[in-house]
Amino acid sequence: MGLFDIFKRKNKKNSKKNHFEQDHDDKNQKNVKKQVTKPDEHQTASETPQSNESSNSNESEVPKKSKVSGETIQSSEFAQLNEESSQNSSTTISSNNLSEEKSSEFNSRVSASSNASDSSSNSENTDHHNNEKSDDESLYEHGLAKSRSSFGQKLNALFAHFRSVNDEFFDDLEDTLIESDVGVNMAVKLTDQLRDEVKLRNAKTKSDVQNVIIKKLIDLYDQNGDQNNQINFSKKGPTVILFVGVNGAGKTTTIGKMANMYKQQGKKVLLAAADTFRAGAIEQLDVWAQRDKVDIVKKEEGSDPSSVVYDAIDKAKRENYDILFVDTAGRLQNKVNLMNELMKMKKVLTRSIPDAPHEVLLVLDATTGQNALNQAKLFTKDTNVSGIVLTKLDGTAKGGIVLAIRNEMHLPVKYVGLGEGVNDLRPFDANDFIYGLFKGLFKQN
Ligand SMILES: Nc1nc2c(ncn2[C@@H]2O[C@H](COP(=O)(O)OP(=O)(O)OP(=O)(O)O)[C@@H](O)[C@H]2O)c(=O)[nH]1
Repeated sequence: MGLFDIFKRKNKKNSKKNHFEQDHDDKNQKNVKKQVTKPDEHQTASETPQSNESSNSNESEVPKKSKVSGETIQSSEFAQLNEESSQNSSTTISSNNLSEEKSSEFNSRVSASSNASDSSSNSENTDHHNNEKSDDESLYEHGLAKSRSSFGQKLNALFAHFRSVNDEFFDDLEDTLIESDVGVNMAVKLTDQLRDEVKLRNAKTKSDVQNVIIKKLIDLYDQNGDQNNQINFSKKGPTVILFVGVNGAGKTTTIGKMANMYKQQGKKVLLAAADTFRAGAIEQLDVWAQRDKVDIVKKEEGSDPSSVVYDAIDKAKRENYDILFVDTAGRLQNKVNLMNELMKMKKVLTRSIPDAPHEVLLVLDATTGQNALNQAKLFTKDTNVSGIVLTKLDGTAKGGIVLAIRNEMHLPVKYVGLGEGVNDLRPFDANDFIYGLFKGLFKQN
């Protein structure tokens, strides 16, 4: 087993431990793994086995809403944020902290899969690596197909014209990175570092340079490896997780997926429908509650969100729930109202449980690219965001946004949405992500 594999397994073990091992019941643990890693569970929520109450419900019954994410934040705010972001060049990239062995191990894994995909596009079942890989890896591969093909095509085009490592090559590389939404600051710094690295390693051939690029990208994720991307569970009493983000980002869907995941672990889960503003939001969460067979606290549309939170935390404490998920509005009359409302909800929670909320997860839509980064800046300014859920990675070619967020926001990406299905949410795993992004990327020389 190579170093990279050891590293990967270790990470996976830690990840599973922290995300799933909170539950001390071994039996339930097995159920979770089965549930989370069942192969062909790319079904949408509508295909999920239904509870009795919701057996007639299908996707069309889930209230649909505008998918135009980011519309709640006015463009002038974004313009201002954009300006701020271009002035902010605080991103730092650590020097070489990845062992040679690890990167070459990874690289040969990438090359091997490239070989396999070149020789037979339908050879998935015969690919040695595919046989071995976990379902998490499959989901990442599947979910990152658009990013991979876009990024891959661009890099392959770049290398098709490769003659030597000169300034023109690095300018083109910088453009490729910018187009992949890693952010301008990041692209410039990354290219500068690559330039130095290529010189240092005396990389001259196409494959030498490719190796350096892959290695540098892994380094970039690695340096943030100490960030806590695990859910902070309460030691005693209910764990409260507040979900914030503009409407359409995927908050309700993420709550539905996470509630299902924790329910399968045997946790007692409660949902709070505190988005009382958007028509249909309460009903949408209610449909998820029925599907997941978990309880929900809801009031009529237009009622005070904080009163919903008050009732929910009271119920959670009295009836010994393990987890309370709070859905919040993505839009109110204006941004100030939205932030004030979030603050009020947090106060209600803290009054009841001093260390609540245990997590404030900002849900961002990856398809909005750099706008997602701007939204993150806006929300973190006013609320104590503890982590990010990046949704719809499957629907975008802009997977590079993970890089930009991770490095510009200094916030951990805790979960990623890789599809609409109930099981298409995964704890963020940098190794699976990089592998998903690079599999089959470079053609063999
Ligand atoms: N492809 C894909 N679609 C997703 C993902 N997550 C959410 N969606 C879809 O995005 C749309 C909006 O998601 P919602 O969960 O309703 O968004 P929201 O943030 O709750 O929106 P508001 O309630 O208006 O604040 C829905 O159609 C979801 O099915 C994902 O990871 N992948």
